[in-house]
Amino acid sequence: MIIKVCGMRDAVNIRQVESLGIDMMGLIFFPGSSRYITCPPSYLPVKAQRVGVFVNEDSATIESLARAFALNYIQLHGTESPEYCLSLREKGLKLIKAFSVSSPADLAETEKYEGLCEYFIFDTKCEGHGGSGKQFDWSILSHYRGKTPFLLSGGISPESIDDLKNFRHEQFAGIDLNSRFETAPAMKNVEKLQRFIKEFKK
Ligand SMILES: O=C(O)c1ccccc1N[C@@H]1O[C@H](COP(=O)(O)O)[C@@H](O)[C@H]1O
Repeated sequence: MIIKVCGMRDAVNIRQVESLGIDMMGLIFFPGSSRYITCPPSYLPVKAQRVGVFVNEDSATIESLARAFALNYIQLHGTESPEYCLSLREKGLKLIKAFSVSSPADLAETEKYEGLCEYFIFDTKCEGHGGSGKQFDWSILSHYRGKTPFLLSGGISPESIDDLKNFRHEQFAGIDLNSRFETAPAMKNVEKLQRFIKEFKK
């Protein structure tokens, strides 16, 4: 199972969290986020894959930041169209497309993105674009019949362990952890993450 920790910014915290053996680390390039990162910290992950999170950003900015931060994946967390995804893919970028979920109808949207993304992320529908800290009803995902593997996201916390252990889906590829492990925006509680990851991997 893939473990992604998102919304990192501080070099020391990045190094500590990476040492927990996670697979992906997210950096948020959305100015509206309290986790917004503007310049490269003195340490960036080398073992965990670097994921840049963007919300309805233009392609020149995405390309430029992908180069500057040596990003492995581009996470699109807005209303980016399949055509836009294709254009980024044709530039050699690997994509993760996020979808806000509150009902089975939201999953129908994913069909247009099949074959364009390495992964989907299913997140809680909220006022903003992400980082709500709220879990959605994962049973809705039984309506997802696509072939693209997905990461489960939205308010995952230590209290989610039992739900995670009971969650089954053929395309379930991993989890995305963010605000419920923070001591302050973009600062993760390393001990809390460590305990959770140990329990999750059991
Ligand atoms: O975290 C943010 O500030 C954020 C802002 C804009 C788009 C995405 C954002 N984060 C993503 O939100 C989900 C869920 O986070 P949470 O666990 O509910 O806090 C996660 O995929 C982040 O990548």
